Amino acid sequence: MRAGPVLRPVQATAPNNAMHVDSIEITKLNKEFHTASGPIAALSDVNLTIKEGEFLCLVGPSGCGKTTLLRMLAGLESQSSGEIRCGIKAKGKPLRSMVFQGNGVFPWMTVLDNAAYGLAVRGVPKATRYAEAREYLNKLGLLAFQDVYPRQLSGGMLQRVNLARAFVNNPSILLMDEPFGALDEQTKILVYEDLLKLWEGSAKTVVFITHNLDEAIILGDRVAVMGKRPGRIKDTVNVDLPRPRNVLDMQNDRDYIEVRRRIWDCLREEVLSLRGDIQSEGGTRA
Ligand SMILES: Nc1ncnc2c1ncn2[C@@H]1O[C@H](COP(=O)(O)OP(=O)(O)OP(=O)(O)O)[C@@H](O)[C@H]1O
Repeated sequence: MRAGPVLRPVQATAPNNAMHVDSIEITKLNKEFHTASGPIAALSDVNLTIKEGEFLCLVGPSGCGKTTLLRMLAGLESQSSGEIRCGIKAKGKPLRSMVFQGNGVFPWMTVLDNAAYGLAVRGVPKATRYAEAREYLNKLGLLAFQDVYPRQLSGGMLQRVNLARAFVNNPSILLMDEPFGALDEQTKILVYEDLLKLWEGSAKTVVFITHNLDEAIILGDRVAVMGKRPGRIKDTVNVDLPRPRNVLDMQNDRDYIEVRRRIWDCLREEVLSLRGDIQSEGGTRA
């Protein structure tokens, strides 16, 4: 039997005298998918606390369950067992928003309507939602494109529209699944700067999936490394590099190089082990 609501507010699960926590607490979380060819264990005994306002990056080998975990945080997937408790308050705004990989904008809407979409869904009057959307489009250098349709924009601009939409909606928690995976290296640097500019001082909690270690260190306060499937949190590494961050300069910093080495040491074993599994499965089949 599957457990009930996935992301429960702390008040709903804790007794009245329990200490309030401004965090997301994931405890003994397991997820098994039931498929026609049998059960697939996606996550096993995941334990992690994410502090309010923290920018947490999640890395791990392919198929280890990163997206599954994020979807559970978003309330899009239920757990098989274990618990996710959320003490972060929505304070009159949406609790969480999810930003997916690639181009998530609606092609039939202008840039302005895409940016204002979350507010439109929440019934915010047109004048107000347009004013708020324009403020973020301006911050992201997109105001001149407000009446343009997505097909006229580059990949980097589309991701900036995605960022505008996420921040205009103003959730307490932002869940991002490899949003910049398809961008070229030069565009990524600019989009990292845009995201950091919007996030710093916003007090939003961010959980950000990436395969790119540099991206994780440039953006994150902490990097959680997952083990191969069934995924678990193998280790977390603090990124104690000062903010605001200079995306290019920080990569020459000795601390940056040390953090990168620590994350890679942790991840390398998992990637090698996964490669061994795939090779032996191929050998079995052959
Ligand atoms: N709806 C589903 N039904 C069955 N199996 C699923 C489902 N969703 C995910 N899986 C399986 O669960 C495992 C974890 O998948 P998930 O997409 O969460 O991994 P991931 O770490 O995000 O992968 P990647 O890094 O390649 O994007 C995989 O083996 C995947 O095939």
